[in-house]
Amino acid sequence: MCTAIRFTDDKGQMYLARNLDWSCGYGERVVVTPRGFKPNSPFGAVTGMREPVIGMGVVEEGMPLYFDCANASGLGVAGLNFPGYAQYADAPVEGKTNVAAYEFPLWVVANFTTVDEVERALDDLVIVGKPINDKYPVSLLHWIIGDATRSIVVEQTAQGMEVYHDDVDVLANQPGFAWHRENLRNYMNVSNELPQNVVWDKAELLPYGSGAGMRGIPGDYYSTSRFVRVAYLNSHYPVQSGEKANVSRMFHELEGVAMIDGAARMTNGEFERTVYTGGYSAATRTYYFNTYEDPAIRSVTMDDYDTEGTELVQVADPRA
Ligand SMILES: C[C@H](CCC(=O)NCCS(=O)(=O)O)[C@H]1CC[C@H]2[C@@H]3[C@H](O)C[C@@H]4C[C@H](O)CC[C@]4(C)[C@H]3C[C@H](O)[C@]12C
Repeated sequence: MCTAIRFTDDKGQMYLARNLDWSCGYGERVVVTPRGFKPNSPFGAVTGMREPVIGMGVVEEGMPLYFDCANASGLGVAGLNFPGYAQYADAPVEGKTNVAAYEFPLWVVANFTTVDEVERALDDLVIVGKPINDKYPVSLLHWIIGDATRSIVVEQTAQGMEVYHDDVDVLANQPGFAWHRENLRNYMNVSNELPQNVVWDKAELLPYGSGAGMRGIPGDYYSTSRFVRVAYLNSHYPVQSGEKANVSRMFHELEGVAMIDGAARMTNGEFERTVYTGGYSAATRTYYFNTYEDPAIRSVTMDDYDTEGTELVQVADPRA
């Protein structure tokens, strides 16, 4: 499973981060795409880079295939599994902007600088289920897209293109965002306050300590439970000041929904775990990440690389 969050600091700078949960990695690295890079977009939707980009992904056929990424203006996107719901077009549609599913994150951050701009462009967009090659089949995903102002969720299903205003700034896996958002109404009773003592007939009941108000927040790894838990954590975390406190927030919130080995088996028989946690700070144009094997946080700042160049930079193998 995967979980994603977006929040802002006290100055309105955005942080967008995610857990990538799976049984294995794909050899992903931090990849910087400079402004001079010329993407090889199958239907011509990404002709050039308006902005340099940084994120986690793999490079295949000369193209950066981002799992999550953001651009220098602070627009970010993350893709999360959505099988059973995502439905892409079999072929490009005449008169529309056609984007292959694998290049969707790049299309977002290469062409736009705000969520408003992306939302307008989505009116005309078709996501096409074209694989990049035989090695990598098409992934069925939905996406969270965020900037300093807000976030949206993009789901292309049997109903067509669906775009949701994400007022809790989080995303998990299936079912769709609308279901998850509605389900939050089942948790209106939870609170971060210490409950008052209550009286049941002759018995007075006292809380053991803090956390008593949170009783009912689901603790398991199921997608529906992670959504509720991360929506609670993200909406109750106090606004932070400074890079250190916000990066700490990013990792602590995602740790609250991270998957540990041995707890949940996938359909392939293997256990699912948080392969990496990664996120972008628009304040410092830095991508932070850690991995299951090495929880120490590493960082890569976009501006340390040639962001005006023409070549992709594959910065580091997280598992090296
Ligand atoms: C497996 C990842 C999603 C993790 C997740 O959401 N798991 C949920 C588990 S469950 O179903 O809900 O049980 C997704 C997110 C981004 C995906 C990758 C990116 O889309 C980039 C390319 C796209 C290619 O088509 C396939 C390989 C790939 C390299 C993808 C492999 C894989 O599908 C990734 C890594």
